[in-house]
Formats: sequence, structure tokens, C-alpha cells
Amino acid sequence: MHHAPGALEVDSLTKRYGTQVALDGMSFSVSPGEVFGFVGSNGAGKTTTMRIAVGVLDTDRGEVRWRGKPVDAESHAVIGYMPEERGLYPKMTVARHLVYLAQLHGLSRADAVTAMQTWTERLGVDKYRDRTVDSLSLGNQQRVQLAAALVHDPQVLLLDEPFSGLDPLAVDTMSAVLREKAAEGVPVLFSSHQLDLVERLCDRIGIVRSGTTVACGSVEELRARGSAGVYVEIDGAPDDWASGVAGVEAHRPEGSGTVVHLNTEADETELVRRALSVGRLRTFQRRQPTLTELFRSYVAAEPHDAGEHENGNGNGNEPEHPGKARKRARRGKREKVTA
Ligand SMILES: Nc1ncnc2c1ncn2[C@@H]1O[C@H](COP(=O)(O)OP(=O)(O)OP(=O)(O)O)[C@@H](O)[C@H]1O
Repeated sequence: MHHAPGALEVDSLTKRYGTQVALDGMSFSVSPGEVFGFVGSNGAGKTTTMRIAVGVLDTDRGEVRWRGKPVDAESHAVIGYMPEERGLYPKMTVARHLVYLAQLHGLSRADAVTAMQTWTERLGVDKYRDRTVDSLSLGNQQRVQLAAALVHDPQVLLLDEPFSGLDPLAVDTMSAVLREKAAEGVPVLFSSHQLDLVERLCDRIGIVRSGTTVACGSVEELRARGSAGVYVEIDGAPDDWASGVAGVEAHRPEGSGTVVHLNTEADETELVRRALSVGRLRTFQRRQPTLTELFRSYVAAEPHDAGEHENGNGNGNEPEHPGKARKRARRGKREKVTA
């Protein structure tokens, strides 16, 4: 785990709803200046983690620290939070809403008005200032919701699926704002199921499963730990030419070739030998896994909605190799995930 001064540290959170385990040793940290992507399948515990960090929900065990101290009412006030349930008052105008929220966080009326003007312009909703929230389209309501998380100049940003339902231009604006806040030294955490976006935007990523962090690192670090892939083109070879080669996990057709996924026990020399023996070998190219492929390998074993959660790796601090997750996946039933 990182311990940069000023980091937001989520340390071994445990949370149950009745018998339902929502968090099971959730741990990770977000450094100042870092955009951290929080990904995991539905019900993995992302919203619960954020709600605990912002103080709207209590944890059973573990703690969240900011600047080395457990978060309390004072630090909650400096967090900008965009909740999943989008808590805007539908009948209030956009301007009144944002000024009210900024004042609630301690800004003077004049500063609150300035902040409202700045953020509505920046997020392209200034023309709707005098409209009630419920008269806006969902995407515009979402822009206002982001403005609401930003008007009080937060020192930590926690955003629950801020990109869902946004048009491509709004995605660009939202991305730019998150990078900008990070550049100011703010730790920025957001959850998303849009993995291409996460891959592009984030400095680091935490993949969660069943209430615990199963992998954490930059995309490059996670890729290096993931299983290798090879793209192969062979004239005249049958589709299943790689079957039976040690360490071959899967192979699927792509274009005029085949993508072969290898696990850590794979013998690449044997694969090359086989490739040469089945036809005229034209291409043999190593491939890094995409974030979507990594996601699938890490969360495949998730027993969600089972009422009980498997503990990922004991402490949630050390990333687990996808190979282990795959072994569990072979034992347990495979779950469909939204990637
Ligand atoms: N109020 C609640 N009462 C009972 N169970 C709950 C409650 N809120 C969440 N849970 C359960 O806790 C677990 C974690 O839910 P959470 O909303 O944190 O997941 P998530 O990762 O944010 O999912 P999603 O991607 O679908 O938003 C789930 O199993 C969920 O059913």
C-alpha cells in the first residue's frame, strides 16, 4: 500500500448488512495528485466503500484515513462526493442548489456565487442556472451533480460512476476536470464500468471482488502480472491448432489469425514448434492483456448474490495473481460480469 503524505487510505474495511457481507477487508490508497479507478462487478462493494469514506455510513471494522488521520466530521467536509443515487433536490434551481451546497460547506455567499458561476460554465450548464433540476436531461443533471461535488473546492474527490450516461463531449469535460483536480494535488477516486475510459484516464486502478481489493496498480503493472497472449497467423492451420499445448488457457479467432492466452506454466517454445508444424507461420506476436481481459480474469470467480462472500486473499493488501483467481474460477461457477 502507498503511504504518501496526504493520501486517502482505505484500510481493512469490513461491513455487513445483516448476513450479507458487503466489505471484507477492503484496502487501497489514493495518493494526492492521483486519479484512481475503482472497478469491480455489480455488488462488489464500491459504493459501500465510498459511503463509508464520506461518512454517510459506518464501518464495522477498519478505518479510512486522510493525511494520516482517521476521517471525521471535519475531514468529511473537505470531501467532494458524487453519490450514485444523485441526491439533488428536483424542484430547486441549479444556481440556488449549488450556492446552497457551497454555503453549507462554509463558503461566504459571494464566494459561493462565484464558485457556482465558475463550475456551471466549466461544465457547460450555465445556461440552465435558472431551471429546476428535474427539468434537465439526465446527462445535464449529472453535470450539475459534478458541479455540486466541486463547488466547495474539495481536497478529496470521490465520484460514484460519474461517467455513466454521459455523451462523449461530457465524458471529455468530466475527464479533463478530474485530471485538473488531480494536478492540483487532490486524490481523485471514481468508480466505473467503462474500462476503456478507466484505462485511459487513471494513474492507478483497484479491481475489487466480493468486498476486497484483488489487484491494485497502474495498468502497466497489472498487465505485467496478467497472463500473456500471442497473436498467431498460420496459413492452412485448423482453428484449434493450439489445443493441448501446455499452458494454453484459451484461443479464439481474430481477423485471419488466432489469439492464444497463456498462463504462467506455458511453454512458448512448444507453442512455436506446434505453430511451425501445422502450416506456414506468418505472424507470431506477443500481446499484452487489455484491462477488460484482466478484469475478467480477476473477477471471474465472484460468487456475488450468493449471500456470502469468499475472502479474496486473506488481507486485501497484497494483489493476487490472476492465476489464483482462475484456479478458483475453475473450482467455482463462472459469473457473467459487466466489463
Ligand atoms: N442497504 C443495503 N442493504 C442490504 N444490502 C446492501 C445494501 N447496500 C448494499 N448492499 C449489498 O452490499 C454489497 C455491496 O454493494 P455496493 O452497492 O457497495 O456494490 P457496488 O460495487 O457499488 O455495485 P454496483 O457496481 O452495482 O454499483 C452488495 O451485495 C449489495 O447487495
